[in-house]
Amino acid sequence: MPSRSSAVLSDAFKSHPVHLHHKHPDFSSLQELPDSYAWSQPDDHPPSGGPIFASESVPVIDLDDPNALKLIGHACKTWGVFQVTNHGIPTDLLDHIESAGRTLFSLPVHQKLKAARSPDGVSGYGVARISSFFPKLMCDVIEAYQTEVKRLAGRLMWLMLGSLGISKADIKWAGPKGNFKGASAALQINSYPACPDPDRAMGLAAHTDSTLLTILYQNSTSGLQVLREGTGWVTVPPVRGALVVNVGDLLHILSNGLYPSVLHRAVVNRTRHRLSIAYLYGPPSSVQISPLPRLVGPGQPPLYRPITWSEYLGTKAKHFNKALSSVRVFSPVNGLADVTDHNTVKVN
Ligand SMILES: C=C1C[C@]23C[C@@]1(O)CC[C@H]2[C@@]12CCC[C@@](C)(C(=O)O1)[C@H]2[C@@H]3C(=O)O
Ligand SMILES: O=C(O)CCC(=O)C(=O)O
Ligand SMILES: [Fe+2]
Repeated sequence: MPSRSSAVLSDAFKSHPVHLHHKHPDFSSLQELPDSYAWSQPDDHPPSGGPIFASESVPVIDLDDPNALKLIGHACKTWGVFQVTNHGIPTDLLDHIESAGRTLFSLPVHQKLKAARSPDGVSGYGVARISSFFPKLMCDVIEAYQTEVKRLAGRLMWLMLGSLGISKADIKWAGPKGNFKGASAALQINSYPACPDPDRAMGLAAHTDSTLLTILYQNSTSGLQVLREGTGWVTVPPVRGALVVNVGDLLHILSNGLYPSVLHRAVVNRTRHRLSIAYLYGPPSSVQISPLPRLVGPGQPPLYRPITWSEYLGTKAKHFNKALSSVRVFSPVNGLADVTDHNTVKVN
C-alpha cells in the first residue's frame, strides 16, 4: 500500500477507533469451536459440506472477449459481482501471493501480534474492523499489500464506467492520462482456518465493501457467497487464475444506484484452510464522490450526497450496513425501502 493511501485511509478511523479485547487463539491446535466464535443464525447459514447450488451463477467474463464491456455492464447491474479471466495478472504471481500469505499466517501468534493493527490503524494483524458490530468473533485477519492489481483496477474502472456511457472526459479525477494515478487502496489478506463446526461459525459477516470496486483473489477452497435477490446466498466458486470483482458502495453512489454494491460474506470449511486477498480500491482522498451528472436528470434525481472515501469509511465505521442509506438524500415517493439498501441484514 503506498504510504499516501494508508494516510488517507487511517485518517478515516482516527475518530472511530475499534477496541477489540479478545484473545487470538492458535486455530491450528483447536479441536472444538470456542464459544466466542459460535454464531446462532441457523436459518441464515448454509449446511456444511458444500456450496449452495443455485440455478444461476456469478458471471465469468473473459476480458479479451470483444463483448466484455456489455457483459460487465450487465453483471454490474444484475449481480454487483463477476469474475474475470485474461486479466493480465500471471497465475504464477497469484500463486506467489498466496504462498506469501500462508507463510505470514503460519507464524506463531506471538510473532504475528508484533505487527498488530492499532485500534485506529488500517494495516497490521488483527480481526476485520466490522467485528465490533457483532457479538461473536470471525476467523479473519488483516495484513499487507501488493500493487500489480492497481493497473487492473484502473482498467476495470473504465470498463464499468464505459458500460454506463461514461467517458474519460467525465472523470477529471482519473488524471490527465486517465490512469487513476491518485487512487487510494488497501490490500487485505484474509485467513480462514479449517473449522470443526462450520455451521455455527462465520468467516466474515455479510457486508458490502466501502470501495469503488474490490478485486478478490480466493484460493481453491470456496467460501465467498453473494446475496442474490430472490435466490439467497450464492457461492462464488473459485476458478483457477480468475479474480472476483465486487461493486462497492462508492460505485453504487457514482452510478446513482444503477450498479448496486453487492452484499457478500465468507463462510468457513470443516477441513480446509481458506485464504483470500482483497484489493480495496477507492478514489483519491480529496475527491468527493457523487452521482455522475450524466446519470442524473429530470426523471432521475441524484440519490446520494457528495462524500469523500475517508468520510464514507468513517460513516461505515459508525453505521456499518446502514452507511449507504445514511448518505441517501432522495427518498422514493411511494415510501418503500430502497431495494439496494443493505440495512436489513440480520445480526445475532
Ligand atoms: C479501505 C478499507 C475498506 C475496509 C476497511 C479498510 O480500511 C481496509 C479493510 C476493508 C475491510 C475488509 C473486510 C470487510 C470490511 C467491511 C472491513 O471490516 O475491513 C472492509 C472495509 C470496508 O470496505 O468498509
Ligand atoms: O474472503 C472472502 O472471500 C471475502 C473477503 C471480503 O469480503 C473482504 O475482504 O472485504
Ligand atoms: Fe468484502
